[in-house]
Amino acid sequence: MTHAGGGRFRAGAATAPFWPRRPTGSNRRRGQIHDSHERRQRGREGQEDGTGRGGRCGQGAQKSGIGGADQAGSAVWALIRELPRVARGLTLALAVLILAQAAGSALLPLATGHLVAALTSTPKSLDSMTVGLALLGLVLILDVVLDPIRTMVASRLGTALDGATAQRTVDGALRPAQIDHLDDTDVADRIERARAVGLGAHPPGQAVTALAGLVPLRLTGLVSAALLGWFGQWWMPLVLGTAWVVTGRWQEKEIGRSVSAHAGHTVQLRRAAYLRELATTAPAAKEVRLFGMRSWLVERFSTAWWDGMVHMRRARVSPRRHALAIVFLLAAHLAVVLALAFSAARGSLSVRELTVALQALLGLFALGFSGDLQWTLHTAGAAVPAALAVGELDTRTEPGTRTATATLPDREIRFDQVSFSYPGATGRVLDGLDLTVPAGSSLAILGDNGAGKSTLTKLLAGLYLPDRGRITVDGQDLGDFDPAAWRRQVAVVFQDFVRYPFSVRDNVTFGHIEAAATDDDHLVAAARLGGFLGVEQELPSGWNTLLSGAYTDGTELSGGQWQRLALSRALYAVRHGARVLVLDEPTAHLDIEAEHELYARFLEITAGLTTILVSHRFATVRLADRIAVVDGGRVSEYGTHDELLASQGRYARMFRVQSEFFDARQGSHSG
Ligand SMILES: Nc1ncnc2c1ncn2[C@@H]1O[C@H](COP(=O)(O)OP(=O)(O)OP(=O)(O)O)[C@@H](O)[C@H]1O
Repeated sequence: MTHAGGGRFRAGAATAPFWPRRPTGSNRRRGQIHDSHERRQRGREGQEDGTGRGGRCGQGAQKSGIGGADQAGSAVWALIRELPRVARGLTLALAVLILAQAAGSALLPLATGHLVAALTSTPKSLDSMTVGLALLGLVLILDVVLDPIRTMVASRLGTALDGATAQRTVDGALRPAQIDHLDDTDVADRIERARAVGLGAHPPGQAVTALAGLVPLRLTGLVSAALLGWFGQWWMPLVLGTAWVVTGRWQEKEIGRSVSAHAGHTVQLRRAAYLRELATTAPAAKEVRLFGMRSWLVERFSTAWWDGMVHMRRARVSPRRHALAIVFLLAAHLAVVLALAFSAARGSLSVRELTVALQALLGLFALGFSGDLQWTLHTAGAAVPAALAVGELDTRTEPGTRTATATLPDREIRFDQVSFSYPGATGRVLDGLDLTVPAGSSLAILGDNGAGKSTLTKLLAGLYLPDRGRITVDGQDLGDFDPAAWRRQVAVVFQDFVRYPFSVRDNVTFGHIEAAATDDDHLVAAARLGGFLGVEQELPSGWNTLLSGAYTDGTELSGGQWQRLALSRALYAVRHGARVLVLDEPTAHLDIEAEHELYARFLEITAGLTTILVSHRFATVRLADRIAVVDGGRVSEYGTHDELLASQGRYARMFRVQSEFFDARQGSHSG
């Protein structure tokens, strides 16, 4: 297993060809997106911290999205390449429909020219008029019939793209075995863009609808250019085409800059989205009102929103350029119209030729800027490369492949000179920490707020990799194990455990998601040991009660009930073979009675397990066989409760302070 300095990386997935390939053999953090910015940042930070572990992206989003029209253009190509992968049949159907519609549009000037020529000829040719009318009818039918079909196909293809992009994002965000990528601003921004649900974001499916409208326009423009050259003069499409393309390109650049500016300021938009969430959802509703945060929230929201948006407005084309574009277009059209009129007056252009040429001249408009269609294409299309990049999140090192035997750990878990700091943070949380947990025993970890106790549990669960040192299980490096296999051995109740808005049953059985849905024996046993059994009987639908007040028939639990449920979840994992139990502040929400019940069951709960207990409560800490005090990133004291008291160190002092506090309280109550 290679640690911080290691250089074994998995080959990237085959997709996302537009994305720069990652450099091989260099150091990188797990699960990061690699672009030039990241490489710059990595190099800089690798030098700065001297760990050789670069790759932290910090404020990457401020720079990563900048690239102007070219980046917006590459997003469109990414979108076009992605479509056949998502739905080959629909893409083909859309391409055929677009071509058919473009052919119909090309026929229009010819049909009109033919009809006008027939009407103005003497003697009038009935056959010619019939052909002209038939052609016109065909054009109209093609348009009337094909347009709704194209819209429908484009919309279905767009939905398929939305689904595929969302799936890729979910899958990509979950792929790294560790979670440090989620602490990375650059990755978080791309995930936000890929999700296309944040403020100012558009789902990528809208880009397909826009593309399906834009491509026939462009094809019509090209055919019109050919007709103008053929029926008018060769230089005319060149002059008009150049005018339209150049002025359209200016507008396109504006869009590109706006989209990039938007991408580069998703930090602000993410903040705005969070503030909106805070204001509009239940979890913060109490505090927001209690602390009178309404005006503060509204003001902060609009500041964050405009901070994010102002850069888009700044990216707009200057009015002078707009005026220049208008003059340029007018001059080109004037030149062509005068030349056509002159030719017609001289008799070198027939009525039919003049009609077709004038129609083609109008058709060339389709090569110019197409407003909303282009805007939607680029803004909605921006989610596609972001999703592809998220789907490419890879791992810093080869994940281990060693399978964990059912009895692991047999001897011990060891932290050997472990150092760790969070991505983007400057200080080390753990700094050369040594710790041994004998298998089958319980260890309590004590320490000040922020000492690194929870961090230690996250490292043990393999959610982060140490920067230096190693964690071993029975002598084997934790990193050598297949992360999924190791995690099946570990059951954790995190301090900030998740309150899933699903059924009670789900909330417990998530502890071992592979278990059969009918696994009620383990469900009941885990809930009994976790102190939850009986609560479900009070709920409207028992085990199947939905735990969220935001849904019909849903209900909410109390803080303590949620904690018992979280403990039951971990114990369900234990029932299914987990051998390491990590309890981070397991009694924080419990009432006195429930806490004492838990203490009474502690031996039963931890029987045969290697248990790590994080707590500030000495009553809880004392339950453990051994105690470790974490201070300054290391274990400063280690031993049994009696040993640590006898050593008269920090533990003894903390114990005395807490006992005196309780004695004083008891005294004041009895007095
Ligand atoms: N995801 C994170 N990103 C950056 N820093 C973090 C992150 N999580 C924790 N920290 C920092 O790491 C340090 C240790 O945090 P940790 O949660 O491990 O402390 P703790 O000992 O469990 O504290 P407490 O007793 O308050 O629960 C703290 O300074 C905290 O700010």
